Amino acid sequence: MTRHPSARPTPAARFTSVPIPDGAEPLIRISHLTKAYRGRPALADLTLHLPAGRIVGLMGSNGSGKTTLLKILAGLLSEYDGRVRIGGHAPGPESKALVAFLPDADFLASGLKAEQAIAMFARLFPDFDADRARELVDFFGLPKDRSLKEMSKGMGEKLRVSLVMARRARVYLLDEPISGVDPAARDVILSGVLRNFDPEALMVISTHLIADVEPIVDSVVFLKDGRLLLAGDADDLRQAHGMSLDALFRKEYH
Ligand SMILES: Nc1ncnc2c1ncn2[C@@H]1O[C@H](COP(=O)(O)OP(=O)(O)OP(=O)(O)O)[C@@H](O)[C@H]1O
Repeated sequence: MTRHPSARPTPAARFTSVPIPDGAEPLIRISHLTKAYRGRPALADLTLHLPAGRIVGLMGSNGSGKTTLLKILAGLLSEYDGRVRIGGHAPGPESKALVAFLPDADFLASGLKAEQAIAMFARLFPDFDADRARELVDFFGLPKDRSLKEMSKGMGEKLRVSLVMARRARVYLLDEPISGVDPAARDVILSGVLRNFDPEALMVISTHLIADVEPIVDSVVFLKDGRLLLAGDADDLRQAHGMSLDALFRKEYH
């Protein structure tokens, strides 16, 4: 039987999962995850397994479901269909102890200075390393005498990154860590994110600034309208398509 040329899978269709090393258990297992807001789907039948030791770029156009997915993984949204496991745990207190989440929105009181925010994180999270946070605050050159409301947007983001990355977590979920800051600050923030990053941990970074995160991600998940558009190893994708992830994103979302 001859196949019609149009029935052949497109190169993108071959990339439907992030490779899991032989014998390894996925750290995150998502099966048939569906989430709707008042009947309107934000995630639709999403199945995805992510291993430890990877930096995964979670990419998609506005409204594709990135924040919704990260909130479910962080244990902040509990009403959904399907199955989610993080280190074997359903989202809840046990999984939250493994997960450091950097939300898209402000999560710190605006009156806090760096040292006060560090003290607060130390009280909240047993896996928080205050020295590591101070080292990051110094690396970013943040002023110690200014509260968040006296800092620029970029400075505030650097402080939030310092706090979240100073947790000794197994999973880091960063929602748009570089949106709203200038290109030079984006590179500095990403250097801070990678500083002391445990290579055994899993990091998921959501963004639509693909070119900025492309150098640091080793796996990619593209979401479109709440569905998995493609997923795979970053080098394999670049090689198969003969283009950068940034160019691939523009092509797929055109
Ligand atoms: N609290 C909410 N109530 C109703 N609808 C929501 C809510 N949060 C998100 N949505 C809808 O769910 C869909 C997915 O939104 P989500 O924020 O997850 O996308 P995103 O990929 O993170 O987008 P962006 O890149 O713009 O941040 C969108 O259609 C959005 O309008």
